[in-house]
Amino acid sequence: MISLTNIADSVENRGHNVSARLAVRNVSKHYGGVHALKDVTLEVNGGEVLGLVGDNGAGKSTLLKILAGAVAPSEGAIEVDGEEFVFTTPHAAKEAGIATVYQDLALAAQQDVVSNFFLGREIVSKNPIGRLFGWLDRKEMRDHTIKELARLGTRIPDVTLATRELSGGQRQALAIARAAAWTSKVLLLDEPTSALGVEQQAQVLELIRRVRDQGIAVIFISHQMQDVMDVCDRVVVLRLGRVATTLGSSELTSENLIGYITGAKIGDAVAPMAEREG
Ligand SMILES: Nc1ncnc2c1ncn2[C@@H]1O[C@H](COP(=O)(O)OP(=O)(O)OP(=O)(O)O)[C@@H](O)[C@H]1O
Repeated sequence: MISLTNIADSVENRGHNVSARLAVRNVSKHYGGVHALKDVTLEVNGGEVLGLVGDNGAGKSTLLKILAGAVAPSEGAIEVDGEEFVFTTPHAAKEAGIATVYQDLALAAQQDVVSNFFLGREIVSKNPIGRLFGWLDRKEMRDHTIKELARLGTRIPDVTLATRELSGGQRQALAIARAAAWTSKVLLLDEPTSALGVEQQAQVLELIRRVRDQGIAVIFISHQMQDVMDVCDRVVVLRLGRVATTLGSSELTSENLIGYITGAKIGDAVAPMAEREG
């Protein structure tokens, strides 16, 4: 008979954190002779912001694309709530509960906030004639958008504005709130605070904390070290495609971050290109 203790032991022996919302297991990616990622393993829990940092070319975007289903790994797998996946399409990643906000935000500039919030998920009118003609239930969509944006504390004054009329920070906030509204599991954010003013940066960081506090696992890719220190609970540093270290909240200093990003802390500050190839 298998007891609960045996099960707990076997889980512990595998070295896996059973509560991880998202786990990356031994993922590698080769582009010809270039090793963009080498045996990357990491985990992020629900209700946690995990920073992903690294120098240019460290492999951050490649990992993001693998998690988002845009690129297939050469080796390894992804787990969401303990279920193993190898995504071959963005649709498959979304179905598994992983939402991604890329730097371009994917908002329709001419359409208003409500239409963008519901892009691809529009609510059709319940009235039989409206349903026949495929009319949208604009009122329900508007009410829902206002409610969701307010719940996340998003400062968008008027949901009838076209998104081209919003500030950069408001557009970023809309894209994050939209992604968070349609997932309860994992949110991937690619440089969400770059190119924003100081106040807008602070508002976007606050929004990320609120999304985290809903229990969503957030991965935050950034080159902005202050933002990383402000919002992340833990940080994984990638260097030359490998995990150089994972820093806990008490270790999040700019000296540590820069030391691991440049390699100074691990004694390979001048890493030869040959290490990346072959
Ligand atoms: N489609 C591709 N074909 C060939 N090599 C690629 C491809 N995509 C990425 N690479 C290589 O993989 C490595 C990792 O690139 P990646 O874009 O993931 O890094 P990054 O950490 O996101 O960098 P940055 O901060 O500059 O965006 C680099 O050496 C890059 O040149």
